[in-house]
Amino acid sequence: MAVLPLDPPDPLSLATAPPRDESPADRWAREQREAQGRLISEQIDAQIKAEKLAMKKRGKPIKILLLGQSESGKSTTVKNFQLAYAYSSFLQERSAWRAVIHLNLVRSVNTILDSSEATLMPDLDLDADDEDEDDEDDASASAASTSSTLTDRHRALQLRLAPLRHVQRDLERSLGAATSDAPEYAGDAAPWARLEGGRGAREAFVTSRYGWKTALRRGDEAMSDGECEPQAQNAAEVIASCAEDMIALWTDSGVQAVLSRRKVKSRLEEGPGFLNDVARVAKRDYEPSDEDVVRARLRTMGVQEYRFKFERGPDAGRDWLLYDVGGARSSRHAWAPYFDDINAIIFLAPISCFDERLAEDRRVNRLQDSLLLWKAVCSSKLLRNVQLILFLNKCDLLQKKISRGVRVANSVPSYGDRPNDARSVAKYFRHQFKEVLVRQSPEKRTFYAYFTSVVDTKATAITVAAGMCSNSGLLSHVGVSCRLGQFVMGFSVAT
Ligand SMILES: Nc1nc2c(ncn2[C@@H]2O[C@H](COP(=O)(O)OP(=O)(O)OP(=O)(O)O)[C@@H](O)[C@H]2O)c(=O)[nH]1
Ligand SMILES: [Mg+2]
Repeated sequence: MAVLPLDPPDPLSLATAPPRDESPADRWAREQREAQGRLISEQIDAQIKAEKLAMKKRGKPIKILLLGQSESGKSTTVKNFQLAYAYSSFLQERSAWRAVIHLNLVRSVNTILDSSEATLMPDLDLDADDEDEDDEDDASASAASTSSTLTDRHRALQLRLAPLRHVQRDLERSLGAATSDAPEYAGDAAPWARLEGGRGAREAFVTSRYGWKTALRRGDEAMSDGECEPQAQNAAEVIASCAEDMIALWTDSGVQAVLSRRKVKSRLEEGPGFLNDVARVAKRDYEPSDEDVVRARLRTMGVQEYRFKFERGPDAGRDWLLYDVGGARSSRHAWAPYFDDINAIIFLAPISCFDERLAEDRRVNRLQDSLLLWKAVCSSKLLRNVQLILFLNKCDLLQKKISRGVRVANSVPSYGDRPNDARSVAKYFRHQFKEVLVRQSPEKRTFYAYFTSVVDTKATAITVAAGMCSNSGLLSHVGVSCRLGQFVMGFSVAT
C-alpha cells in the first residue's frame, strides 16, 4: 500500500501563526486584537441576518399596472403617486416639464390661429365641418356663423404670432416622439387578448422614462441643473415676447365666437392648453407649479416603470412598482408581458368621453373602447387573481359637459330617458362597468370603483394600503382611498 506524504502546511496558517519566540505581553496583545476582530465579525453577521429578515418581512415589491385608453389619465395618476410618495423626485423633474407646458400652450394657440385663419380665408377652410364631438355652444355657434367677426386686428395678431409655428416644431423636435399624435390604427381594442398564450419578452418594451428629460438637457456640458437645451430656451424667449398677443387672441370675443362655431372652444378650455394661465406661464422666469406639472400632457411611449417606497402606514418599508403604459390602440400589444406577476391593475376609464371618438380610429366611440378594454381585462385568465380597481375618471369634465346641455342619450342610446344630470349619468356608467366585471370575470371578484378627477391633486390625495395573505402570498386587499367623487360631483356613490 502506498503511503501518501503528509499535506504541506497551509500557507495562511503559517502566515497567521504566532511567532515561536512570542513574549507573554505580545501574546496578550495579540489575543486582545483577535477577540476584537471576532466581535466585529459577529456584529457584521448579525447585521446581515437582520437585514435579510427585514427583507423577508417586507416581501416582494407590490406591482401595480395602470391601464386604460390614451388620455384616460394614467400618467396623471402616476404624478399623484409621485406627489404623495416621492416628492423629491417629483421636484427634481419639475423644471424639465416647463418645455412640455410651453408646447401644450403653443399647440393650443396654433389651433386658434388655424381656426381664425380659416375664417379669415374661407377658401382655405377645408375642415369646417370636421368637428363633430358634441353639441356645445350651439346658440353662440349659430349666431357667429351668420357673420364673420374677424377684422384687420386679427390679421395683425396672426402675423405677430406666426413665430409660434416654429416654436412648436422646435419643441417637438427637442422632446421627441412622445409629442407626436398616436398613429391611426384600425385594429382591435385589446390586441393582446388573442395572443394570451404567447407572451413576449418584457424587456423589449421597457422605455426610459428619462428619455425626453435627458434630451432636453443634452448638448451644453456647462448647463447647470434645471437648465435646458438652447432650443427650449429660445422657445421660452419667443413665448415671453408673444404673451400679450396670445392673451389678446384668446380673450377676443370674435375669436371666441369662431371657436364656438367650429366646436373647439370647450376642448381648448378644458384641455391642458394653459390658455387661461398665459400671463404666468409665458414669464421668462416661469417655474411650473405642482398643479401645472400634473396637468401637463405628454403621450406615454412604451411602458415606464416607477418605484416607490412607502414610508408610512401598515406597508411601510415595502417597495411598490408602478407600470405606466401607452394607451393608444397601437401600443396595447406591449401590455401583455406585464400581466405575469402583478398584484393589482388600476384601470382608468374617462367617463366624460361618452360623445367623443378615438383619435387613432375615428369610427370608434371612446366610452365604447373603454368598455371593450375593460371586458378584455376582466375576462383574461392570466389576470384572474389580479385585483382590479376602476377609476371612473374625468368626473369634472363630465359635470361641465352635462352643464353645457350635452345630452347623453344622443350618443348612448341605451341611456334612454333617464335624467340627464351628472350624478345619474355617472351611476349609469358605473353600473355598465360593474355588469361587465360580474359577467366576464373567470372567478368571482369584488368590484372596486371610484369616481375620480385626477388632475385635482388636492382631492386625489391617493393613499394606498395593502395587506398580504400570509399563507398564499397573494395580495388580499389593495385599498385606494382617494377622497374623490364627493368634491367633484357633489355626491358620492358607495362602491
Ligand atoms: N379635467 C381633467 N383632465 C384630466 C383628468 N385626468 C387626466 N386629465 C388630462 O387628460 C390628459 C391626458 O392625461 P394622461 O394622464 O396623459 O393620459 P394617459 O392615460 O397617460 O395617456 P397616454 O399616455 O396617451 O396613454 C392630460 O392633459 C391630463 O391633464 C381629469 O380627471 N380631469
Ligand atoms: Mg401616459
